[in-house]
Order: sequence, then C-alpha cells, then structure tokens
Amino acid sequence: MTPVHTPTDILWVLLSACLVVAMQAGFTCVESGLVRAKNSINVAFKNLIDFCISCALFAVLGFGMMFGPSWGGWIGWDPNAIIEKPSNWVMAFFFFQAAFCGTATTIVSGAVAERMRFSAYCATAVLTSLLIYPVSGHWAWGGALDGQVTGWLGKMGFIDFAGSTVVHSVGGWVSLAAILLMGPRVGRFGPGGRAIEGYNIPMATLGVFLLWVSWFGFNGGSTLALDERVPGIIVNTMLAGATGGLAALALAWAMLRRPVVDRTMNGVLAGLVAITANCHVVTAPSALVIGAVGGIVCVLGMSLLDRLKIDDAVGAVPVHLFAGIWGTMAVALFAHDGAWLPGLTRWDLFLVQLTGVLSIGAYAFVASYASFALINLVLRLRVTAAEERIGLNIAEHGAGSSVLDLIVQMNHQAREGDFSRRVDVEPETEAARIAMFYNGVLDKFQVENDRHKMALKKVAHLANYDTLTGLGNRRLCFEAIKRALARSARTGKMAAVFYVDLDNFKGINDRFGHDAGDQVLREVAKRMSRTVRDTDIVARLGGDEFALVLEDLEDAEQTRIVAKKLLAALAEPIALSNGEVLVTASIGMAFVEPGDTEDASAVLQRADHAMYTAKIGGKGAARSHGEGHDDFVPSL
Ligand SMILES: Nc1nc2c(ncn2[C@@H]2O[C@H](COP(=O)(O)OP(=O)(O)OP(=O)(O)O)[C@@H](O)[C@H]2O)c(=O)[nH]1
Repeated sequence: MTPVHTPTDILWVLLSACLVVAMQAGFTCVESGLVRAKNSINVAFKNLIDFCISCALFAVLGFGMMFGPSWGGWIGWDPNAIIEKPSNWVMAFFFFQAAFCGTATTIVSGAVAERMRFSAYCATAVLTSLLIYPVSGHWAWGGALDGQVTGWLGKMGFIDFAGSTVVHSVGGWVSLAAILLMGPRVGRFGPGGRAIEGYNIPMATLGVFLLWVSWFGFNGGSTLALDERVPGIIVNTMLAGATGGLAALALAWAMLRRPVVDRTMNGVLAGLVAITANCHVVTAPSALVIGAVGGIVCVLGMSLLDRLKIDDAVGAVPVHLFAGIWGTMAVALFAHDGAWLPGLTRWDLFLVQLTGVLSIGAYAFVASYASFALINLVLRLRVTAAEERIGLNIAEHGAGSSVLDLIVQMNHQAREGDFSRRVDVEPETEAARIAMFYNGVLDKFQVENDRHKMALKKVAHLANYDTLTGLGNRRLCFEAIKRALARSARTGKMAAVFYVDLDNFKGINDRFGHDAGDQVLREVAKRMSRTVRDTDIVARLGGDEFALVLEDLEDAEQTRIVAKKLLAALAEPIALSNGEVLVTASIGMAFVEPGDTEDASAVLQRADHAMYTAKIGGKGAARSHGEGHDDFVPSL
C-alpha cells in the first residue's frame, strides 16, 4: 500500500535534505583543512563541482535507475522519473535522495586529494553518481519512493537505514580503488617518507561539526516522515558521534602517546557512519557502543592503511568504508527483535547483512577499479610529480597566493644575493606574518652586514694607511710606485719618487716629548700634502720617513721645483703647545724614465740612497742620484 505523505512529512524531508546538502560544506571544510595549503583550493573546488555533477546526473538518469521500476531487482529504469510524476512528494523525495548521491560522490575527493587531476576527478564524479551509486542503491533501496521493496537485497531483508553501506561504504570502495591505482603522494612513504600535516585543522574541526549537525537530517530524514522514530534516531546519531570521537581519542592516545587530532575527528565521523544503518532499530546504550566501536575501527583502519602504504589523504576509507561495514553488520548484532523481515533469525539477518556488504562492495570496487583504469588511459588520473610539488591550486587552477608571492620573492633574493629590499606581500594574508618575521631577519641581517662591511673597510684602511698622520703607508707607497712605473711606460713621461727623512727628529722627541714629536709628524704630513698636487701620492714609510710619488713629469726641472717648495714648506717653524720648533728634512729623489725595468723597491732604494747622500752632505737639502740626474737642491 502506498503510504500517505502529509505536508509535515514533506516539510521534514525537505528540511532534512537541506541539512544533507550542508554536508557538502562540512566535507569541503574537513578535506581542504586536512590537506596542505597548496592544494586547498583544488580540494574545495572538487567538492563544489562533484555536487553539481551528481545533482544534474541524478536528476537526468540516476534517480530513475535507483528508484524507477525494477528490472529483476538489479536496476531501475525510468528516465522520466521527475518529469512525469512531479508531485510534491516525488520532488521532496528526489531532493533528499539527490543530496545523498552528492554525499556518496564527494567522499572520494578527500582520499584522492593532492594528486588526482581535476579532469579525472570530474570523470570520477560522473562514474560514482551514474554507474555505481544508483545501481547498488537500487539493490538496497529500490521501491522506496512508493513504499515498496523492489531491490534484490531489500527483498532479502537487508537493512541499511540511511546508508552505512549504500552511501558511505560505496564512497569508501570507490576511494580505495582510486588510491590503489594512483599510488601514494610524493614524500608520503619510502625513504624520508612522513605523515603530511593538514594546513588548517581548526577549519577541518569546524567541518566535522557541520557534518555532525547535518547528519541529524541524514539519519532523521530517512524515516521519510516526521514520525515517532525521529527523536530516538537523532539522539542515537548524536551519541554515536560522541563515543566515536572519545574512543578514537583514547585509542590513538594510547597508541601514539598523544591526543591525535585528525584521528579523533575521523573517530567522530566514523561513529556517525556506524550508526547510520541501524539508528532506527537500536537503543541509546547500543548507539554508544556502536559509535565507540566505529571510532576504534577507524583508528585501527588508519594505522592499517599506513602499514600497507596505502595513502588516503584524509582517512576517507577508514571512516566511510570500514566504519560503514561495521555499522551495517551492527544491525544484526544490536537491532531489537522484530526489527527485521519476519521469518528470519538474527543469524539469518547477519548473513543477509554480510551479503549486502560483500555484494555492494564487490560491485562498487570492481566497477570503479575497472573504470579508473580506463579513465587513466584516456585522461591520466594523476598529475605529474612537478605539478604535485608546486601544488594543485597553481598547477590545475593557476591560482596565485600570498604564500607563492612570498616564495617567489625569497627565491629571487636567494638567487641574486640581493637582500637590500624587504619582501612585500598582501597584508592580512596567511603569508603576511611570515613576511613580517622574514623582513625582521632581513633588517637584522642588513645591520650585521653593514657592521661587517665597516669592519672590512677598517681593516683595509689599516692595511694601507698610517694611523698617526692619515697618509698612505709603505704598502700603499709601493703600489703607487708600481702604478707610476706602469704609467710612465704607457705615457712616455717621467715620474719621480722622493724619500723624505726629517733631520734630528730624535732631538725633538727628547726635548719636547713624544706627543710633541707626533704633532710634528702630523704637521709635516699636512705640509707635504699641501705642497703637491692632489694626484701625487704622499706616504709615511715609518718613523720620521716619508715618501712622495710624482707622475706625468715633463722634465727633471719639475722635481727641482717641487723639492724646493717642499724644503721651504717644512722649514717654516712648527708651533707646539710648549714652544716652537724648526724642522728640516733631507730628501732623496729617484727618477723613473719611460722604459725603466726596475721594480718599485729598487726605485725606492735609489731614493733612499739619494736621501742618505743629502744627509751626509749636510742635511736640509734634496739630492737626486743616478745616471744623468745628479742634482742638488739646497735648502733656502
Ligand atoms: N714622536 C714619534 N717619534 C717617532 C715615531 N716613530 C719613530 N719615532 C722616533 O723618531 C726618531 C728617529 O730617529 P733617527 O732615526 O735617529 O733620526 P733623526 O733623529 O732624525 O736623525 P737623522 O735622521 O740622522 O737626522 C727616533 O727617536 C724614533 O723613536 C712616532 O711615531 N712618533
């Protein structure tokens, strides 16, 4: 007899369907939060698109295949299901069932996350919502639109109230087939392999809550009427989710020595999956147990997959497949007497449930595995290793992100070695905080680098300059003579080196003190520098000995003039704090002719010799020495 559906029933089913649609939001949060940021957009987008695909295909074909007139209990067929019978009830029922189809379809996106190509995923959504879900769904639920039982499993007495098997295990089987074919993500197993952390666990947790609330519609609406069963179903659903989470927390804590977040979240979902098949025929205490076992099954299942090196990015297989199997079998263990087909014993029911689990499992797994193999040939299931490394947000959708901006800028700095500019990212983004700290590091680096440069400069200065007078030292003088030799050869002009030694300087030290001697040396340096051109080099060789390097001389006469000026400048009295002092100097001059092959020390030695001649000749005079250049410049 066709049941009568009151407006209240229809309203209840519509509201429940809305909650089931909200599960899509829950899945989106859970899955995109449990993957790395570089794949988050891709996962969220897959959740959105698979819902679009499943809704459209379920309307066009799936609904008729699942709930249309049955062909021997194996498949329904009614392409006009929502066109020819558009009663309020049909529409409400369709809405509810289409949302279920969306749930079964979207489960796969989490398992295959971070490596399945978007186009291949779209094909997967078509496969699940058209080929897998409506067919096995018909076996269990065929005829439900009209209050009949037409599917072969349904007729056997198979009980799967809201779809532990029909929805969740089916999604889990398809997921398993896909991840077995595709293999694990890069870096997950093998040498250096590690668990991959989700980038936004609070968002994933929010997703679990969203799913939990939606589940009240998923299970509560499966009565298809607002009857006396609804409150108990909703309570059972709530309790199973709670104990699923607690049992998973306790077990994972004992196994891994810490309260593990993702396993606990999955435990809640596994508890909900487990209660889905039986929530209408079990007591609240039973729901507590069923949920807890669901959580335990899930945690053990996650560890098993790890051990088998099967990479399920979010744990979809343990949650939906393993807990789904448990929930379906739990019907036979916990249902109250009389809840099943008359004439069957509890053991018969157990076998019927097992038949349902195995037959739907075999169909969903084999059909999806074969289809995936085909999709892989045509579309390629998996992105390339390079695409996987940069992340599917960018590889598949060309999405930029603040993190990417930051990486590009940091990479540029590392390549060019230019750390002078701060990195610049959009404020209030996920990367802004990292950029702020990185810029802090850059600032500190800059300060240290400046200090380092200053120290190097100081060392370089100390190596080349005299600290007392600020003049170049012996080393710099040698360099200047070398340059003068090279330049003379190039330009064909003469150069000259003066060796200047103060006369009787020791006496000044002795009479006026060492500080006064220093003052005299500084004044001599100043006077020498003032006397010559800016381009000439004045150096202090040590003690009271100085040198002068003159370049681009037209003739020897020029040196005579310079020597005279120098002797005159030095002869001026030098004022000291405790008196006045007269200083003279003996100067030796060595000429550099174009084509001279001497080295710098030989030239300086000649100048030194000439100075010595000046000293023994009476001091206070300049003397040149050498072939064709014997000259004597007396003091004025
Ligand atoms: N105040 C001061 N004296 C220095 C410095 N370096 C060397 N002297 C002194 O300069 C003096 C140089 O003495 P001598 O080499 O005998 O030369 P001199 O007294 O000028 O004698 P003649 O060269 O023969 O005219 C020594 O007493 C050194 O101690 C310095 O940096 N500051």
